[in-house]
Amino acid sequence: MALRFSKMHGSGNDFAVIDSRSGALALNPASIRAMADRHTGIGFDQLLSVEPARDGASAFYYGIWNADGSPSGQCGNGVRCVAAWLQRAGVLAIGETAQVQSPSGPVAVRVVDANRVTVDMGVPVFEPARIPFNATQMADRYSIEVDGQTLDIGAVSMGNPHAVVVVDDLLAPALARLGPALTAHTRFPEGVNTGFVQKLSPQHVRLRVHERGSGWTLACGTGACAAMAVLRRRGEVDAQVRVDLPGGTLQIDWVGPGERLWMTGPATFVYEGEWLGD
Ligand SMILES: N[C@@H](CCC[C@H](N)C(=O)O)C(=O)O
Repeated sequence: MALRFSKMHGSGNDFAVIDSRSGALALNPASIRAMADRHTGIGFDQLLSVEPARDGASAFYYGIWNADGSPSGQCGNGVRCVAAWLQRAGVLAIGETAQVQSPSGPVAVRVVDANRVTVDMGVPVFEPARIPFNATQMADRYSIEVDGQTLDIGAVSMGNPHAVVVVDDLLAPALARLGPALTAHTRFPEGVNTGFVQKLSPQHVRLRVHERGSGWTLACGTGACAAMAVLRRRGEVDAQVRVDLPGGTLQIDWVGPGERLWMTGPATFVYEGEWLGD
C-alpha cells in the first residue's frame, strides 16, 4: 500500500514525517529499516508519525523511530519539523504556541516563521535511574571505561538518554571508535546518544553526535540540549549558547537546574513522496 510522507530536515538531521492523524499506523522495525535505507529506501535518520493526542491535553502526539527501527522518547530536531508540518497542514498558526505530546511527555512548540521553531524541551533530568544510567549517585561528571580508555562524561535525559564528552578536537580520529562504543556501553541499559562537545567560548560550542539507533547524524537537537545542560550545570557556559553542528546551528537557552530548557532552530521541507515498498 502506498504511504504518503513528507521528507524534512532540521539542521541536516533528516526525517520522513507520516500523517497518522486518522489513527496510528502499524509500523514494524523491518519496514522502518527498509524505508530508512539510503540506497533502496527513502533514507532518513528518524521516522516521525503525527497521531491523535493520547493525553487529552495536547494538540497531537508524535511517534519517533530511529533508522534501525528502534523507538525513542524524544527528538529535538524532529519536534521542530512536526511543528512546521502542522503549520503547513493548517492546524497551527505562525506565532501560536501549542502543546504536542512526545512518547516521553508533552512539549510546547511555537513556529516563529515558516521554517524556524522554538520548543520548550522541559526540565533536564540528571538522576541516573531516570536516564537510565548505572551510577551509585548523581554527579556532574562520571568516569567510564570505554574502548580501553577512561572518559569523563556528563549524563542527562532530555526525554531520551545522553552522554556528553568535552573534547579539544572534534576531528580526533579516536572519536570514530569512541562514539559507537559509548553509545552501546552497558552502563546505559537502554543505550545512549553520545555527544562530543568542543567549547569555543561561554556562548558558543561545537558538537558532533553519534545517535543511538541512527549512527553519526548531521545534527541532534536533544544532543544540543544535553550538551547545554551538562556544561551549564558545571558552570562552564552562559544561559544562552550557540551550538554549531555539522549540518547547522541551534540556539539553546537554559537558566540552570530545575528550570525549563528552550531550543530554537530550523525546520525545512524537502519534498512530498509516496513509499511504494511493503
Ligand atoms: N535526532 C534526534 C534524536 C533521535 C532519537 C535518538 N537517536 C534516540 O534514540 O534517543 C534529536 O534531534 O534529538
